[in-house]
Amino acid sequence: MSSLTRLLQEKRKNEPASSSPRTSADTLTTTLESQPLDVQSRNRSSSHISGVSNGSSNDRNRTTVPVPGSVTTVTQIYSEEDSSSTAGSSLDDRNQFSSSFLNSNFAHTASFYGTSAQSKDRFGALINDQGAAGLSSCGASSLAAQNRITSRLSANSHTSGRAIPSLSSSIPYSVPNSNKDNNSSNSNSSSLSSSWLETYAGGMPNNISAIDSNVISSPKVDSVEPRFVISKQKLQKASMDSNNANTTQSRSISRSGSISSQLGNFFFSKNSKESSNPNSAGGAFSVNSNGPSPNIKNPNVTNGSTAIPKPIRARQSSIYSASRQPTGSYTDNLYGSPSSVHDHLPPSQSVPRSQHSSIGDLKRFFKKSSSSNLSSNNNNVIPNGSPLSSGIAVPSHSHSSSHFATGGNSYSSSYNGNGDTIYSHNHGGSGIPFSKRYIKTGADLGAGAGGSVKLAQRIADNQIFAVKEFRTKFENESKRDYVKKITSEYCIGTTLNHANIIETIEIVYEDDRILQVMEYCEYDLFAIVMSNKMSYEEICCCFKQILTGVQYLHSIGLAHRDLKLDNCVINEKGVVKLIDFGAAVVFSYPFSKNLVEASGIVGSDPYLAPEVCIFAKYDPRPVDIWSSAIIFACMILKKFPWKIPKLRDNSFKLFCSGRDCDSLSSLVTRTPDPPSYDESHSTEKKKPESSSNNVSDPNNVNIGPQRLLHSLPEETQHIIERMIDLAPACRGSIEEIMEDPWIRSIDMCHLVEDALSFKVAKGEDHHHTQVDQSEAHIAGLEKKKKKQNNQ
Ligand SMILES: Nc1ncnc2c1ncn2[C@@H]1O[C@H](COP(=O)(O)OP(=O)(O)OP(=O)(O)O)[C@@H](O)[C@H]1O
Repeated sequence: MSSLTRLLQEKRKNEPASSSPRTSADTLTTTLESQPLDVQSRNRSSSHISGVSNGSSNDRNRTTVPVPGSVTTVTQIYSEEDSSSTAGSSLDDRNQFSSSFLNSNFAHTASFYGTSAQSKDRFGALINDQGAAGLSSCGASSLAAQNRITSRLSANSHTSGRAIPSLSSSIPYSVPNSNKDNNSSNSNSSSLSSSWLETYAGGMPNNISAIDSNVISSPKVDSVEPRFVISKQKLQKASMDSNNANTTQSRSISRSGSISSQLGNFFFSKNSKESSNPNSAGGAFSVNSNGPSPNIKNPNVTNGSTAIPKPIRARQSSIYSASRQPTGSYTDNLYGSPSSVHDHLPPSQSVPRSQHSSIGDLKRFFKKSSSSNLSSNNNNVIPNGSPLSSGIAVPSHSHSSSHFATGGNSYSSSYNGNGDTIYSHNHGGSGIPFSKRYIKTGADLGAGAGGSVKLAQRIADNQIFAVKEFRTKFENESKRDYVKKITSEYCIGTTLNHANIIETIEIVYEDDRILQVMEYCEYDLFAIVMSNKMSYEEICCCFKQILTGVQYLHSIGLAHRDLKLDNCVINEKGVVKLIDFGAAVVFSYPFSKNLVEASGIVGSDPYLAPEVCIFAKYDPRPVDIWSSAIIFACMILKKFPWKIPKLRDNSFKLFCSGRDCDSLSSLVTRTPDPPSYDESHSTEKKKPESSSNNVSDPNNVNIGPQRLLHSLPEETQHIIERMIDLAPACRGSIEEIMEDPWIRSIDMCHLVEDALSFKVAKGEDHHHTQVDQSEAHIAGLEKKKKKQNNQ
């Protein structure tokens, strides 16, 4: 995909300077780029930074960053591979550093699918590898005193006009455990860095690196039994039938609670008897007794109830690990019905959990949700604004969708994100094959670790949809793990109901293919950003929409974990939607105040929060917050601030430097300071007075948080700083962020109810950039490039 990178670079070069109006973002980018790269000072600082001790084996893994003057030393424990990478990134040798810097840029969403060998890069973006010298004050600590843990109701007037109660807001951010296992994690991560950049980096300027994602063409499915065509409507009908059979039991009338289990039943033919039993919802999934986890540190989280046991190791519990386990590593005799165990336990009681925590989490999450739904929902129609979990009402007018079934067919009404309400007759439940209901139109939209996405038109009403064809199972991946990945993505996709989240219409298994039908958005946000035509106000609108989507997710106890530009699409009305829930996790269950920590290095390198690379378990909410801030920085700068949040990355190392702590571990495990009586004074930070490149100059903006912040518009710096606090426990929560005066002031495009439908109320201070459809999606850009090469 380096070809795409080059394409974008060439495109930029060829663009006349006057071709696009200079926006605020342009100005900022230029400001950053036009700063002279002071090679001398870089080399000078390199001699300070390269203090890597290669003596004893203990020392070898410990990198010290001595900086003169008041700049503090930052250390990080490295794995063997990190150690060598760090040595390679020494600024003693500028060329060596550059090469290492470039080589380690890889966005490895796919890492949790174990596909590095097949991975290809995605398109290019730029990394600011400016040399740094000097220092700045440790800005985050003074803000840490703010107590953002307080429970709040969000009142997003743009989206809903009504408060979205936050289930999760009562759970404070956790302080990650110290990383006992980080060596293996890091090693594993590093081992996945076999990157196309190694091949192509030589052709790129030193200060440029590319976003390296993974594209996998979907091979033929040959190992999943072709037993069904699944649609939401069909599943819902099954749920309703089940409900009618026994109205006294709270079972799956909602599409959420039943979907996971029924999909499991569809997939696991072995278990057909069991799964046909309506009481064995979710019979396909296993429970392992791992014992309770000792790892929840926060007393507020564990107080009053037994903690839910956590997966043993990061890589054994996440979707990431699922695909990396050798076939058969999870025993097939676990096809029991864990939900039947959960059914009889009070929410606070300890429940042995499977190593496959993700799907287990999801099942419990959805099951509880469905029970909630059922109580208020006996007419077989899921009302708008139905409670999804714990009495939380999904804002009915933020994303309306209702489904009901009659006879063999099902119907749905939904808004399509374009401001129109769609009343459609869905044929999914009637058994008509997918290929008879949809036709492929136009080009492919894109591909990633999870599969490829194509455009399709529904024959019945000519509506256009995006259809994701899931990748096939890897050889070393068990069927169960493979199905888990798909069901979790589907369960989440079909449950979420918000204007800024992509809507999943149905999932189909046909001709050995698994297809997810989604609403279609005309543009990739990445393509829009790379067009370099976005105004500052437009960027702010997109940012706030992303945050609004995250706020919704967090309010219902879910975290995305793979937020990045690539996973944001935008329709022609300017509505941004989050896609790709393949890495999403439940962090909170209805009626529970326990935090369920996430595990595994999941996400894409430049967007990864540092704790993900350090700790075996972490709170996934601040991870989303961090990634959202990186997205904002990328939109403004058209660059990544760093390629990976590890100290072997010089840009990140400089960002971590100049603070009041002596190691990255200390920085990341910091807890919020108690509120001070003169908090208002303590939050006022001294701004750097100059932009000196002198390494010992305390006003140097190239060290510490200012390294990134000074490139961003001033009014954004305060909240972005809160979002990129190295310590997740000190990072701003989504509720705090949404309350920020700057965020509140953003004139965001949003949906408003208009009689029976929805329309987009556009922000008045901007319009949304549109690009030619040939360049709107990654696949189109690739195709264009190939064509140009062939000419
Ligand atoms: N609903 C949609 N509308 C328009 N384009 C879409 C839609 N869904 C996906 N795409 C395009 O397809 C690409 C791949 O989609 P997606 O991220 O879901 O796949 P993936 O295999 O899970 O990717 P990843 O490697 O990030 O895990 C996206 O980057 C986007 O370009």
